Amino acid sequence: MAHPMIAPSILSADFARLAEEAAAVAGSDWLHVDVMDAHFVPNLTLGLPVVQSLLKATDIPLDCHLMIENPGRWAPAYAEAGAYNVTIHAEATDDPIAVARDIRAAGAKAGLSVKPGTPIEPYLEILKEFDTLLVMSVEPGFGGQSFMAEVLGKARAVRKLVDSGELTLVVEIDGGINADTVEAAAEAGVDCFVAGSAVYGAADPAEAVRKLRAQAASASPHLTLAV
Ligand SMILES: O=C(CO)[C@@H](O)[C@H](O)COP(=O)(O)O
Ligand SMILES: [Fe+2]
Repeated sequence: MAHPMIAPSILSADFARLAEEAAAVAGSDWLHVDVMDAHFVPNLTLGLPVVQSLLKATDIPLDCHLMIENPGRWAPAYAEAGAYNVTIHAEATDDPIAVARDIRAAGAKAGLSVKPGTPIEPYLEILKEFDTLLVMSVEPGFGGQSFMAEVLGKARAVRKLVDSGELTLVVEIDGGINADTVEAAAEAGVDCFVAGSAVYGAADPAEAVRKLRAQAASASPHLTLAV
């Protein structure tokens, strides 16, 4: 049985100390990197040069969440740089399959993300082109927002397809994950939990990761703690 994956989001870290902030969550499964362009979302964060530096500073696989317009222009470069998983937004492109194929050809896992108001049904057919589905449980753009439980139906629907063998996919959730919400997400069949403020706002970020993982395992029908 797989274990719950925890992906701390460096959006809530100190951007002047990113190497230390990555070290502070040693033992995490992925390090989640929110790339925002001030067009697809009303916020601006970091881009490829920072990701290239971060790749030299940590061994934790990077999970790059591209909240940008025209992801086909940029996503392959994140894969070529060495990101482990590169996720694009369904709402940002007319040709998600082409972008997914380019990401995979450049050596990374490909992820598809959907905003809270975006239904999953129109995308079920193309999920075989992806390795990760990132269900947004807040409106993308900012950390520290409240979890939207109504998106969990999307995780449940895709979990069923994974459990029946129709899809091979990591189901990931992003936004408002903390000690009060992680169990509901786990119960819905999520595999990977992004957490920004709940990890970097904690006195001991590595301990916060361990606690979230244990809580997720306790509530998940399909995940357990590694022995
Ligand atoms: O992509 C985003 C926000 O757009 C997230 O990755 C946030 O960084 C999560 O932060 P918390 O909600 O966990 O504080
Ligand atoms: Fe994110």
